[in-house]
Amino acid sequence: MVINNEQIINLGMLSPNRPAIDLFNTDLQCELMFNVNDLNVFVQTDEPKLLPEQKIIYEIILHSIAAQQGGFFFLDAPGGTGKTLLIAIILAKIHSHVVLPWHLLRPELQQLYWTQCKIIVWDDCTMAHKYLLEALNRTLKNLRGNNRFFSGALLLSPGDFRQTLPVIPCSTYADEINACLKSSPL
Ligand SMILES: Nc1ncnc2c1ncn2[C@@H]1O[C@H](COP(=O)(O)OP(=O)(O)OP(=O)(O)O)[C@@H](O)[C@H]1O
Repeated sequence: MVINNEQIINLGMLSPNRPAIDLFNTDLQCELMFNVNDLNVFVQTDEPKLLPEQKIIYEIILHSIAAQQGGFFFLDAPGGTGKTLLIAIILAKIHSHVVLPWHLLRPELQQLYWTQCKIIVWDDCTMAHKYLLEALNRTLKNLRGNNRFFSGALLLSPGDFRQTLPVIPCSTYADEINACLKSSPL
């Protein structure tokens, strides 16, 4: 039995004795239930719309994914310049070609999802506290048992430092800048 995709036994409550194989992470399930035909149509319709600068980034990122190079791509551009659209086309292109095996949905194997994922998109990472990205970097290294940057996964982060920075209640401007990704060793 789960609450908010967490087994209730992990929340300190009694749980019926059922095999964990019955448990599904519904968030993860929703993420993976995409229609490959729809995605193909989306790519065919919107890929030709990409402007030259978008196209260059698109090609570089797809090439890096195909080559399994990993790395950290940060798309810094003002609001409304097409970052979200570009990411949507990249994700549609990847998902329309790579169908994740369903056994990865089994809870006891979800760690595999993190150990095998090739690309992580963190939208508007400029609003996130730098510790979140640093924690992701450390967690991936621990899970995958290697010391590469984000453990070899490709991190794609669109963002705009001209927009809202991390919100810290009762803080000063200096606190916000200190929490910002620009102050991180990453
Ligand atoms: N090459 C393009 N051709 C046609 N429309 C585009 C193109 N690039 C972006 N757009 C459109 O411009 C609008 C703004 O784009 P988008 O939301 O991707 O910007 P953004 O950089 O992510 O903005 P924000 O930083 O505010 O999230 C959207 O309606 C999107 O469909």
